[in-house]
Amino acid sequence: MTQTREEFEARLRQIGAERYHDKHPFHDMLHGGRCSPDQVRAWVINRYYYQHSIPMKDAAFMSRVEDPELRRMWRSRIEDHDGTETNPGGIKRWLKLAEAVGLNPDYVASTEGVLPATKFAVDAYVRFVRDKTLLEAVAASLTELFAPKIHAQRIEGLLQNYDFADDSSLSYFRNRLKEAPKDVAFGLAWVLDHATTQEKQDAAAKALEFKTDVLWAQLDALYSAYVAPARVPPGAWVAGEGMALARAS
Ligand SMILES: O=C(O)c1cc(C(=O)O)c2c(n1)C(=O)C(=O)c1cc(C(=O)O)[nH]c1-2
Repeated sequence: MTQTREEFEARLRQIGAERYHDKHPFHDMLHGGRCSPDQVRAWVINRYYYQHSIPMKDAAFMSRVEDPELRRMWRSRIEDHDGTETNPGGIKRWLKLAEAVGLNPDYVASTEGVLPATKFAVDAYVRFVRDKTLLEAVAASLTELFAPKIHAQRIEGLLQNYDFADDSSLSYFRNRLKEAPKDVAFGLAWVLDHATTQEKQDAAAKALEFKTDVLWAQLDALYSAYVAPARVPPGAWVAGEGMALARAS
């Protein structure tokens, strides 16, 4: 049966409550100050691959949208990450974090050393958005409903527990707290407006579940490679590689 708007929204929120990556043990370690400097670096390197793919995902989405109004609402997502004349953008802010943890930002931006499973998960998200219906693509972005909470926890946890954390190195997360709410309010309303049958609601809910898998799989990859018993796959970053020259210690 088709759910009412309220029931369907509650179903989407329940997916986050059960499956969002705030529940992954790697995040407990990271936010609780139990990651070593190299484990933080591994997270920064791998998560960069997600950051660098998000604008490509959004461009793939926009290339399929025929409605100028929807494209107009969506395009600020690309600017938020790639920047404008007045805003350095999320990718540059992420590279500031990379520098703050002692990495060479050029190394991080090269995406060398990214774990294979991170690439598989993130590339699958870009392909999903390129190939599935617009409804599924927008629904997949709705994990951002749950992101402000984890960003706030992260800012607090990192500031408390790590010397590298300050306003400059964490500016990525502070900015997302400002940017994400407008995107997600629009995306949620769009999904609720367009998921008008049971079939469409089921497809949108599945898309959101898929996206929680994309996020979870990235942390599983990190945990398996860099948390005991560490098992770094061939070709992925090993401690000591890609460090900024001045701070290689
Ligand atoms: O730190 C996080 O846990 C987290 C999660 C997510 C998410 O839920 O997909 C995003 C972000 N951060 C983020 O910073 C971001 O720009 C972003 C864009 C998107 C998207 O799907 O379009 N998700 C996320």
